[in-house]
Parts: sequence; C-alpha cells; structure tokens
Amino acid sequence: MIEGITFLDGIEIVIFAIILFSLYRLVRGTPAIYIFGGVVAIYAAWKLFDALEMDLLSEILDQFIGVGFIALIILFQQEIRKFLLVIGSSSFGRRRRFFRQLLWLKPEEGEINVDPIVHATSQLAESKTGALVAIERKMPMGYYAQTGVTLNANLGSRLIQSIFFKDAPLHDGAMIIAQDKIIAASAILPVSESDEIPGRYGLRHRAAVGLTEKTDAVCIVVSEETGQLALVIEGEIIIIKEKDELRRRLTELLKY
Ligand SMILES: Nc1ncnc2c1ncn2[C@@H]1O[C@H](COP(=O)(O)OP(=O)(O)OP(=O)(O)O)[C@@H](O)[C@H]1O
Repeated sequence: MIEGITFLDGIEIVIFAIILFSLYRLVRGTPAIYIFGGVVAIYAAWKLFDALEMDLLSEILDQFIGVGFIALIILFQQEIRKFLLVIGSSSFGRRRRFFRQLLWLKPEEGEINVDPIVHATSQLAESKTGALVAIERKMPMGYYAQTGVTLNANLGSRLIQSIFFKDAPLHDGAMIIAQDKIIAASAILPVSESDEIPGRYGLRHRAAVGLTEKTDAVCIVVSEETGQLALVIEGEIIIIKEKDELRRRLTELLKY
C-alpha cells in the first residue's frame, strides 16, 4: 500500500472513476460532451494550481467551481432528466437495460414486432388519415403518456387504425407505444421550435420533431394532407416511400 493512501481511499477512487466514466457514456455523442470536457479540464486545472500553491488562480477557480454546481444542473438539465426518468420509471426491465448499459455490460438483445405498426401506418397513409405514433426506446414515455388517455392495450394493427379514424374520439394527438403495448392515445407532445423545419410541415410533424429532440423515441407521422409517411428520429424527418423501408428502419431502430 502506498503510504498515506488507505484501502478505503482506493475504493473511493475506483467508484469516482466509474461515476465519471458513466457520465461520459451518458453524454457521449451529444453537445453536452463538450461541456463535460470543459468541466473536467477546469477541475483538473483547479487541483493543479492548488497543488502548486498558485493561490490567486486557485482562488479564482475555487469561486468559479462554487457556483459551477448550479450552472451544471442548468446545463445538464436534459441528461439529469433522462437519468431521473429512468430511475423513477416503473418498468424493471427497462431500468435493468439502462443500468446494464451504464455498467458497460453487453445489452440483452431482442426485437419488437414492428409488423402491426408498419401495416397500420401504411394503411393510414393509403387512406390519407393523419396519424402520429411515438414509439418508446430506452427512455420511458410515461411522462408524455399521462398527457393523454391511458390504454395499455395489446399492440394490433386494427386497433391502431381505428384509433386514428377521423371520427374516433381519440384520433387527435399522439399514440404512444412501449414494447408490445399501446400505452396511450391522444397524448400531447412537445412542439419543436426549430426554424430548420420546412414550412410545409405543420404541428403534427413539429410535435414528432419536438419529442425526438428531447428523447430517444422514434415517431411515425402520416400526413393527412398528402398521405406521406415519415419517420422522425433525433429531430430529423425521414420521408418513407416503401412499406419495406419502414419495416427495415423500424426493426433496426427498435432492437434492444
Ligand atoms: N403537440 C401536439 N402533440 C400531439 N399531436 C399534435 C400536437 N399538435 C398537433 N397535433 C396533431 O396534429 C394535428 C394537426 O396537424 P397539422 O395539420 O397542423 O400538421 P401537419 O404536420 O401539417 O400534418 P398534415 O400533413 O397531416 O396536415 C392535430 O389535429 C393533432 O392531432
């Protein structure tokens, strides 16, 4: 044992390293990674100045880090929200998947049966019936589902179609699907304020973009005006021409 470092210090260092690396994995690939890098650099500089007894610089960074904690909560809102949503979610399986990912364990693989969704949305497109379907991936959709009518019904093509029929009471708003269940209909999704969305798209598409900017969900939009099918992921609208393309993309996106 190195003098001055106890066994407990060693455990503390390992736990700290795991937390740091897990945070890195959570923000990797998002703009937050740059903030994360900046925070680590400032903290390292602060410790260095402190060790070298450069009092003025160390004092300035000390003050900065004092208010930095609150700034971090504001900057990492989305990530903290993601984390708390998963912790607070009622699905044990989903939480287990998230923690497997966090602990760098190989995820358990599986597939969601996309056929009812593909069939229903293609039929809706053919009849030019407007629809908005949000499909949960890793992040729980319970928060958005409770803005609509709770269903928890088995996933079926005919049920999806009948919910979106023009005169059906629940056709307005979004349907939310999680695993093999339609968990809610008539849900209200956050509308994107992005000025990159072409003007031809209205609120239905904006709501799909808004949700996928904030979460990892996949949305399918059927345009009432044109009957066009679109897949929306990470705020991007992808026009779908063929039913098979929708099946292929969805199967890939919903692998877990
Ligand atoms: N925040 C929202 N969350 C869920 N659904 C919404 C939301 N805002 C609008 N919608 C749905 O979108 C419908 C209005 O669609 P709108 O015509 O504005 O969109 P669009 O993108 O142009 O689609 P379309 O091509 O079908 O006309 C509403 O009737 C409602 O069902």
